[in-house]
Amino acid sequence: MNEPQPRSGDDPRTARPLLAAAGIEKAYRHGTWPARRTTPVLRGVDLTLAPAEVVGIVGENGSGKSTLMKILVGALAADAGTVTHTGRLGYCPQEPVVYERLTCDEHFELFGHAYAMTSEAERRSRRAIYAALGFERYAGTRADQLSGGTLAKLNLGLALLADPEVLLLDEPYAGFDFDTYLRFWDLVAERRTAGRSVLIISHFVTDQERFDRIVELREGRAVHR
Ligand SMILES: Nc1ncnc2c1ncn2[C@@H]1O[C@H](COP(=O)(O)OP(=O)(O)OP(=O)(O)O)[C@@H](O)[C@H]1O
Repeated sequence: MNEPQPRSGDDPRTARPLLAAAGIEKAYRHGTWPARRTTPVLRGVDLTLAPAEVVGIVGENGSGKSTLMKILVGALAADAGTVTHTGRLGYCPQEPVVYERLTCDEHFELFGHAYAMTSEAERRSRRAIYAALGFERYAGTRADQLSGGTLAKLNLGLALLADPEVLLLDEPYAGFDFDTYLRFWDLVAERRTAGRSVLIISHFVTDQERFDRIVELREGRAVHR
């Protein structure tokens, strides 16, 4: 028998987490022996993300926010701890990872293949993303000819393409104009309504009211506000 799936509107405090990290530790090692140094960054981070939750990660520069997000998506190995998730993850890294010579359309096609989407589903999702973020006119433009803001839209669009259960965004709107910034938050609200979860690294104090919950990284640990 299938297990019941969490529904939108379920209380996030009791719903089964879509993503759970426990006891995450990470230190970066510099130099070679005997001058080898170790910088501990994460010292036992616990974090869960429930269905329909929008959670912000804050913390001062260098507190380990990007390191934690890379570990959550599996792009970086932790020294200790576990990460479990159900469903798909969509990740938008701080620096867009794109292919200079491919157009926006070609990126969506490529990522659609990687996500094993049908071409029809990929095209439908691509159209919705162009419309939501307003960059359809750049569909045929190569990545190396895009402005920083449009590149950031493509970066976010690729993370959204397969409609992931959990979206992890590392400072996604740094290059957005104000209109796009507002569209971005509409998009986040739509995902919450659909029972999807979003984890966002943010530096803006003014955004804090938009989150359901805020987790601060302080001295290598997650402080739940
Ligand atoms: N690949 C690496 N090798 C060595 N040290 C690293 C590496 N990546 C990050 N660090 C160090 O780990 C610490 C945490 O970096 P991280 O980028 O995770 O912080 P952050 O909170 O995301 O910072 P910011 O707010 O500036 O984006 C910093 O001291 C950084 O210099």
